Amino acid sequence: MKKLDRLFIIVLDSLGVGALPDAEEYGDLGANTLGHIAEALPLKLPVMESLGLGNILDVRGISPASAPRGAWGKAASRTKGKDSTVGHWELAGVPVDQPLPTWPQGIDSAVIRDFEEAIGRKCLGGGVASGTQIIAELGARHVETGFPIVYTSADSVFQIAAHEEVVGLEKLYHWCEIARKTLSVGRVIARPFIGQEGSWQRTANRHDYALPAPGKTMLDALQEKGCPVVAVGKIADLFAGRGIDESWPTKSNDHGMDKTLEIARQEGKGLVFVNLVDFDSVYGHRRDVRGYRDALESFDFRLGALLPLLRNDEAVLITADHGCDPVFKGTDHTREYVPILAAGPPMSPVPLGCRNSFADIAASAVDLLVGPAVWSGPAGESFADTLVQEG
Ligand SMILES: O=P(O)(O)O[C@H]1O[C@H](CO)[C@@H](O)[C@H]1O
Ligand SMILES: [Mn+2]
Ligand SMILES: [Mn+2]
Repeated sequence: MKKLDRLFIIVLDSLGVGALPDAEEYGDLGANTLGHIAEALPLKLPVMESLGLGNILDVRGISPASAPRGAWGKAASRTKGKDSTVGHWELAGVPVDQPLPTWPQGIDSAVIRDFEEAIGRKCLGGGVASGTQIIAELGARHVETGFPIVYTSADSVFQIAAHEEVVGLEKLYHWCEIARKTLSVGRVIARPFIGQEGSWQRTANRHDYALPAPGKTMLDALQEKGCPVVAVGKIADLFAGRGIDESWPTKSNDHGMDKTLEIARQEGKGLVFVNLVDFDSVYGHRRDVRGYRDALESFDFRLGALLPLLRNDEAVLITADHGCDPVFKGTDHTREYVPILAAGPPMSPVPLGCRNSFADIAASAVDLLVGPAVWSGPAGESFADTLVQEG
């Protein structure tokens, strides 16, 4: 039986809550995104604290609530991989057993050659790199030659950086489409930037070209039942637009939450699936602990404005897609548990325990919005009955 009219799922992109048992395989032993931020700097998250954030894990400065206002728990990943694409696929009910291809030694030279031939010009870079560092290194040469800067990371990504005033967005996006057609990586990403040597700046015109999820997602399952799916932030990119009725791309976390608040103020039905990517791309990869802390506090404040807007049949669930510990070595994601906090008038403040897969969130969301019968994917286990008790 359907239990909710509308559910907001907000993904705090990269907010891990401690290393997974297999973290060593990823070189991530001891990672803890939220825990380490709170150890490094004073952190106040009164709204999430009241929902039960401190009941999920020990976080300095955040106490366990004796009477939490929300349900709380965490989830392990069953997917082989720790990036945004596969993380979101698993959250949506499609864990991936086969890791997507990566280039740990840099992009294959044959791949670069083919790409150069396809776009009719040479490329710069090609290695495993941090986006801001490689632009600092090669930006001037790029401006001089017009050759795109290509690079990868520990993730399954082919990233193309180009200056907006040298190459132009249209051409950059076109190059990405060319790369997307031939590559089997999880994502091709356009990384436009502006500015001059010494003060390059990446812009919000980033665009991700993901593969479609290799299975039926909760978005597909909901759509099949006529239940609307609204995407905020980069959700539509991560699902290659599939299963989404309406998409609102955003320029920042605050913009994403402002849009979410605007949607919440209007009556509506279905799933509102929100991704707040700055935690990951602006702070996590840049190992900017202070920025990450400030962004968390800013989110918490806006969450405080969202909760009172929830109507009798509405709820919010907060989670993440992987970790990106800003105190950890390197600049990559970290293999971690993700938090689960759920609140709203119909929700019971209960422990949800440690879930075996992010996919439990998809199973629960579908169950809450249209009922269990519809779910036929490699679904997780629904905790909808624990969350909303029939009255
Ligand atoms: O260093 P930048 O360009 O931000 O790249 C980061 O962004 C990519 C996509 O999230 C990740 O794979 C990571 O490498
Ligand atoms: Mn992510
Ligand atoms: Mn990332």
